Amino acid sequence: MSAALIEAGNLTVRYGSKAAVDGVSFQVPKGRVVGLLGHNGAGKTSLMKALVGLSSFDGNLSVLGLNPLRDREKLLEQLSYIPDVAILPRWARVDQLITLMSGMHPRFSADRARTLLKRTSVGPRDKIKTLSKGMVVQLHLALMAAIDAKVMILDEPTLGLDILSRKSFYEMLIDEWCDGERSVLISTHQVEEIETLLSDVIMLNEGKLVLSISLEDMDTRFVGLSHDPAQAEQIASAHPLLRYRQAGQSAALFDGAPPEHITALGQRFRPSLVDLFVALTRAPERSRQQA
Ligand SMILES: Nc1ncnc2c1ncn2[C@@H]1O[C@H](COP(=O)(O)OP(=O)(O)OP(=O)(O)O)[C@@H](O)[C@H]1O
Repeated sequence: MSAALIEAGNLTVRYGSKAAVDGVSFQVPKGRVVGLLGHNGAGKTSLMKALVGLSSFDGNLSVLGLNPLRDREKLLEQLSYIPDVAILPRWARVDQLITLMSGMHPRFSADRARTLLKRTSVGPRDKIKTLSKGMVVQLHLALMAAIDAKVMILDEPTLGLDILSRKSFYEMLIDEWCDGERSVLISTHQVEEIETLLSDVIMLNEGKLVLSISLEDMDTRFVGLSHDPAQAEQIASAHPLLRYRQAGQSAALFDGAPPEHITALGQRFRPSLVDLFVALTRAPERSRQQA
C-alpha cells in the first residue's frame, strides 16, 4: 500500500458530457486535516462521492490502497463519511441508533460513541426528532468518530449551524478523532473559520484543481505586499494574482516572492487563506475592489 491514504491521479467525474471534476491529482498522507474548498458547483461533493465509491470516475483513485468502486464494501469498513445530505432516522432514539450501528459496522464501538456523546447535549434516551439541527450534527459526528477508521470524509458538515455549534463540532473532531495517523477531508464554505484547523488545503474551481498545498508551504510560497496606492501601477507590472484592500491599505498577493525592487515598495505580510481562495477562484467579473 502507498504511504498516502488517498491518492488521485487525473481523476475525472462526469455527468453526461459535463466534467464536474476535471483531471484532478492530489495526495492525502496520514495525519492530515485537509480542507476542500471551492465555490458552489466547483465539484467538491462529486469528488467526495468518488472517494467513497458513490460515483464512477475516470483516472486513478486509491483510498486506503483500495479502488472505491471495486472495493467499496471493504473500504467502508475503514472510512467514515458524512454526506452533505446526511439524515438520521427520525423515529429512533439515540441508544437505539447506537445498537443499530453496533450490529451494522464491524469497527464501531458503542462505548466510544457513548463517551463521545457525553461531550454534547444529546442524551442516550433522546428521540432524534426532538433534537435541534446542531444536536443532530453532533450526534452524527459522535457516531462516525466511534468507528475505528483511517479516513473521515465530511461534506459541509456544519452547514446551517450557529457559530457555537460549529466550534464544538470541530473541537470534538480534532480532540477525539484526529490522532496523527488518521486523516480527515472537510469541504466547507467557511474558509476563514476553518483555516486554523487545517494542515492542508485543496482548492477546486469549476472542476479543476487550482491548489493542493500544506498550510506550511502556503506560507512560504505566497506573499502579500501592502503598499501606498501611488505605487499601484508599479506593483501591477509585477503581475500579482490579486490586488485588493487589506486593513484600509492597498495590497497585492503574489505567487512567489516578487522582484526585490517591487518588494521594496511595500510591506510584506502573510496572506490569509481567504485572500488566496479569492485570488485563485474568482471569476474576473467578480474580482474584489481593485487597489
Ligand atoms: N447528479 C448530477 N447530475 C448532473 N449534474 C450534476 C449532478 N451532481 C452535480 N452536478 C453538477 O456538477 C457540478 C459540481 O457539483 P457539486 O455538487 O460536485 O459541486 P459542489 O462544489 O459540491 O457545490 P456546492 O458547494 O454548491 O455543494 C455542478 O455543475 C452540478 O450542477
